[in-house]
Amino acid sequence: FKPTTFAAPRHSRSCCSGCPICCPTTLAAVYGEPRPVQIIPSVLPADFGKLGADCKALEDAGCDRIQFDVMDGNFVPNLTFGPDTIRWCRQYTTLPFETQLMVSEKCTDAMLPQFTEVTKGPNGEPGVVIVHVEACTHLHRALSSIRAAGGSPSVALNPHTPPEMIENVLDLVDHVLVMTVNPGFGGQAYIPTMTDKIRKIRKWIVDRNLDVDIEVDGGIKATKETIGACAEAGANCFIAGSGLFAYDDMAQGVKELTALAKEGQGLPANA
Ligand SMILES: O=C(CO)[C@@H](O)[C@H](O)COP(=O)(O)O
Repeated sequence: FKPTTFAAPRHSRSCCSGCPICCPTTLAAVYGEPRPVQIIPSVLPADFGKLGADCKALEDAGCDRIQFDVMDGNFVPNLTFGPDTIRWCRQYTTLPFETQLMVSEKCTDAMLPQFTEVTKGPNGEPGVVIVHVEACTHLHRALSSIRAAGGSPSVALNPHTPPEMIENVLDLVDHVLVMTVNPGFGGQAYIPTMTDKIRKIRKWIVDRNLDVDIEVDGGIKATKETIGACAEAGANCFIAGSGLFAYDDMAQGVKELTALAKEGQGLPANA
């Protein structure tokens, strides 16, 4: 008896064999229904001499939230700003804020309350505060303290960090940020191997019926290969710095990024 060899199922959207990798209906069963697309610009490429005005321009362009990249020249080679800069920007926009703490453990431990406070909304609504798993020996305690201080806790992973490092704190966070570049600078190239990490985290979230968004940050442009691939893998929050500031009309940039993200989710652009 000579066993017949079978071709591996075609892992493409058009596959209709119900294989658990790519069949649209099976995908939804495995990775859940798509979550709302959110376009979240990083202020890293902004003009720091008029950061408040640039925040207002991002609100006018239709962005969902604004990310402040806090860097201390220790956890990452670059150096940006502290909590007071974020506090001053609050008077220029009512958009929700998000603070990514790319800082040492000493800075995280010492300044988490201040960053949580200045990231809040205009009426004290919880702001998203992102700590890096690599900078938190006591990550469970750090995330719990953000929630206790009235913030929305989120955890970030650098490209080399396995997703298992955050598997046991998924119940504490509202977002997981998968870095798709090595943190520190804008304008870098997207790292495509991160989509498997996104997919793995998304399946945990769905299997445990958790209300958690997946964010991606770094090299995100209005292309199928970046925002489209991340959306298809299960991300729904997209941090775009140079990819959005490159547009003369940033409202057009938000539209194009959103359309490609929805296409990646298998939805029509106007859904
Ligand atoms: O956070 C970082 C680097 O630490 C950057 O990823 C910016 O947040 C976005 O930069 P672009 O890659 O979108 O220009």
